[in-house]
Amino acid sequence: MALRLAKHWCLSAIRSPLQVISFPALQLHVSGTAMRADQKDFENAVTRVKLLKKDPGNEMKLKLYALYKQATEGPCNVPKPGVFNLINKAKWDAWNALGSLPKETARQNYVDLVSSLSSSSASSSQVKPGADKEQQGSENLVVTSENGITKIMLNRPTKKNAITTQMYQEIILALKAASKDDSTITVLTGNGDYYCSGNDLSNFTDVLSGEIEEKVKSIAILLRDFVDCFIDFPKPLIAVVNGPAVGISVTLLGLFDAVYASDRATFHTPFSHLGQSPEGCSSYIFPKMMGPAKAKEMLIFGKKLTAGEACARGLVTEVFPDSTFQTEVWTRLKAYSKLPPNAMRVSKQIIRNMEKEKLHAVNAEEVSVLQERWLSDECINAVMNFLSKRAKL
Ligand SMILES: CCCCC/C=C/CC(=O)SCCNC(=O)CCNC(=O)[C@H](O)C(C)(C)COP(=O)(O)OP(=O)(O)OC[C@H]1O[C@@H](n2cnc3c(N)ncnc32)[C@H](O)[C@@H]1OP(=O)(O)O
Repeated sequence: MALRLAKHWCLSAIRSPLQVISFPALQLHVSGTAMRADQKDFENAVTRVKLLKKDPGNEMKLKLYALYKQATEGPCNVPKPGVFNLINKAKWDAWNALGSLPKETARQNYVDLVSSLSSSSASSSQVKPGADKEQQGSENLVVTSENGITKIMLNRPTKKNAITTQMYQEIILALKAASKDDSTITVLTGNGDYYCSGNDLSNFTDVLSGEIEEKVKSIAILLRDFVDCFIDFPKPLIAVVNGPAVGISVTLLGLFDAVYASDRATFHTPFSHLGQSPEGCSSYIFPKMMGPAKAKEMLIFGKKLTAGEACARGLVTEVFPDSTFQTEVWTRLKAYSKLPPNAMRVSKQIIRNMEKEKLHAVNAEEVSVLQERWLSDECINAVMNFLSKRAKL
């Protein structure tokens, strides 16, 4: 079975130096340890390591791997791999060499090491507090902050703004920065004719033979962290849906405080077609928002909604004609950005706090179900069909 899956998923796998030894994944949630709250620096370092622009080289990656394992699991306690299992043996040797180094020290060393690497390979999406018309970000994610509004724009128009793993990470960082900057409201939008075509289906293709489960686990953790950021985002968060929206870009809308859509936009969650299942807390929010019958029509049967239909179901706040969409929406947003920020935050908080715990639990459950889906034949075949251009939505 494992071999068969490996064959499927490895279609376009190229052994780049970065892939030879994969970065230690964000395994904090999956391992079920209750380390989240008091290990923020460590968690941030684990995220930052994935954003390094320059490959730090295998020697450095082995050091990071060893410190990560020591910090999360303690001294090496697994059998030594055979001599022919070169990569795993190198990893084992690096971990084992740390002997009985205490977990706390390993954690600190890991954070220090990542800081030293990050300073020469700065992460991309941070907006400085107080910045006026500050523009940061990578090519695929443009973050600007002006007149009290931080705008996070998906900028991959030729790929319909499909979200790559790098973009998930950058959006996490952009949201974290926006939650602390001096803007009043935060906006997510897309560049080009699409708002977003959902998860970039090639996120699933760079899996190395024998590492499928590890890769799927790290994607699951990334997804969970990503959705957590939306659940916890403290300021008003507004979606400016400039065109069609697919998959995760639709489900997440339930976590926004306002959704403004062009009348050109459509809303499509083809999870069954893709052998997948709902995420973004939509399995909980959608039935509450539009009633179970309408929610199931979208989430189980993949019915695509027009903007008007989405508005009637409560998913969209207001629909604007495409010809005046940008002008009308941004005029509205500029006015909102002048409202007292603390009052808006407190109002959001009081509404969100009623549900926060539940939302985190739903997110965890959805991700755990998805993790199994991603390994299913139904999902593998659907993704393969898309990538080999045999199918489209
Ligand atoms: C951390 C990971 C978390 C995972 C979370 C899971 C989320 C679930 C989802 O989001 S499910 C939704 C996934 N999305 C899709 O299935 C959409 C697939 N795309 C399409 O069906 C079509 O491209 C379209 C209907 C969106 C647009 O069709 P159109 O004919 O107008 O345009 P093209 O097909 O020619 O697209 C232009 C190029 O963009 C590439 N592309 C579009 N969407 C994606 C995508 N989601 N992933 C990867 N690539 C995408 C498309 O392949 C074209 O590329 P090319 O020009 O190189 O051929």
